[in-house]
Amino acid sequence: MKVLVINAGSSSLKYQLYNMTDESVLAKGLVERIGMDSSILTHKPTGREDVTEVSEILEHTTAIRKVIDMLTDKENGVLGSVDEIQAVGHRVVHGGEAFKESALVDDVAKAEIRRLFDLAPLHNPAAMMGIRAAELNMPGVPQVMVFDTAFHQTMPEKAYLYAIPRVLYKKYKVRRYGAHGTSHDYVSKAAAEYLDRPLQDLKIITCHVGNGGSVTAVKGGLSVDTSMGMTPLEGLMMGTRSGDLDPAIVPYVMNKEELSVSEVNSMLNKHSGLLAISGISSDMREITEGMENGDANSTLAFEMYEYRLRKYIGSYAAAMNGVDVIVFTAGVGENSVVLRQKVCEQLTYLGVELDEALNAIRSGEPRRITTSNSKVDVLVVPTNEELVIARDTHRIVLNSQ
Ligand SMILES: Nc1ncnc2c1ncn2[C@@H]1O[C@H](COP(=O)(O)OP(=O)(O)O)[C@@H](O)[C@H]1O
Ligand SMILES: CC(=O)OP(=O)(O)O
Ligand SMILES: [Mg+2]
Repeated sequence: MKVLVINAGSSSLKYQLYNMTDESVLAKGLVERIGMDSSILTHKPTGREDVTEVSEILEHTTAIRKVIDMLTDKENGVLGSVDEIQAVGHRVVHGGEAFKESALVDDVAKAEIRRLFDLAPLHNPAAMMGIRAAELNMPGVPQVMVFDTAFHQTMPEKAYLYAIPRVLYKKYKVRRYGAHGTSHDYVSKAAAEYLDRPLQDLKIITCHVGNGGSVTAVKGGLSVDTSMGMTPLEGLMMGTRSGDLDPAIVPYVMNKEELSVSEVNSMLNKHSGLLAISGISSDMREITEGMENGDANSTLAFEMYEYRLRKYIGSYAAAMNGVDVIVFTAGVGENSVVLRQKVCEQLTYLGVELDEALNAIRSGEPRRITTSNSKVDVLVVPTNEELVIARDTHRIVLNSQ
C-alpha cells in the first residue's frame, strides 16, 4: 500500500510518500509560504536530485494538487498515476478527549476536530484544511487522523487537571492534553530498543525541542505527565511561544494595553519566546550564532530556553521518583550540541556524566551521549512522526476494508 502522509501547518504543508511493503520513503517535500506572493515547493524524490518550484499557491487545495502533480510528474515523479495513493494520513495536533487513538476521517470526526479549533488555534484549522484539500484532490481515498494528544491520554487526573473550579472541566473540558505525543511515543520506544531494555521497566524523560517544544515523563511506556497544556502554549519557552507564565499577567496586560482576546493570544503564541527575548529570530541556529558573536539578547534568550528545559527535566525526575533515560529529539534536540551540553552539565546531581566527544557526533541514528559510568543514559533519538502516521494509517485502512 502507498500512503501519503501530510503535516499541514497554517502556511506550510509537509508531505512524505511511503511504500508500506518495506516502509520505504518514495519522496518527500514541503510547500512553504502558502497564501503569500511566491510559494515554494521543494520536492525530494528518494535517490534523485531535489526539485524546487516557485509559483502562486493561495490555499491548501492548490498546494496538495501541486504536490500530486509533482508526485506524478514524468521527469521528477515517483508515481504513474494518483490512483496509486491508497490512503492519506494526517497529523492532527488536538484530538481532545474524544480520540485516544488514531481514527478514520468521517463526518463525525471532522465535526469533532472543528469543535477543537479553539484549543489548538495554530494547528487544528490547518490540519482541517489539509484534510479537505486531500478529499477534493483524491475523492474516495480513505484518510486517517493521527493525534498529537492521543499518547497523553494515559496521564492520571492529578497530572491533567488544573487547580481551578471543576465546573470548567465538566462544562468545557479545560484540562491538560499535551502535544507531540506521536514523537514522545516513538522516541521512548526507540530509546528502549536502542538500550535493549524492556520499556515497561524504564523511567524516561523525552525532550522534543523543535520550533514548538515539550517534555514528557514516560513511565513503563505510558505518558504520566507532559509540559504542554490545554493548548500547545504551556510549558517550555519555544521559538515564538512564551511557555509557562503567571496567568495573572494575561488580564493585567490586556487591561493595561487594551488588548482583545485574539491580540493577547497572538502575542503569546506568535510574538514571544526566543523571538521576543532575542529580538532577532525564533530560530535556534540564529540565536546560537548571535550568542557566539557576543550578542547579549541572544545569549539571554538561549540561557532562558536552556534553564526552563532543565527545570522540566528536574520536575519530571521528581514526578517519577527518578529517571533512567533522557532523550533529546526534534530540530533543536537532534542538532544543537551546545544546548545538550549546557543542560547535561547541570544534571550531575542526577548522576548524568556527559561524554563531550559523543555529544559532538552528528548522525541520523539513535545514539548515547553519556559515558559508561553515567547513572542516567542520555540519548539523541531522531524522531519520525511521519513513519508513525504512515503505520497507523496503513493498519487502520487495512482493518476497515
Ligand atoms: N543545527 C541546529 N542547531 C540548532 N537548532 C537547530 C539546528 N537545526 C535546526 N534547528 C532548530 O530546529 C527548529 C525546527 O525544528 P523542527 O522539529 O523541525 O520544528 P517543527 O516541526 O516545529 O517545524 C528550527 O527552528 C531550528 O531552530
Ligand atoms: C504542537 C506543536 O507545537 O507542534 P509544532 O512543534 O509542530 O509547532
Ligand atoms: Mg514538529
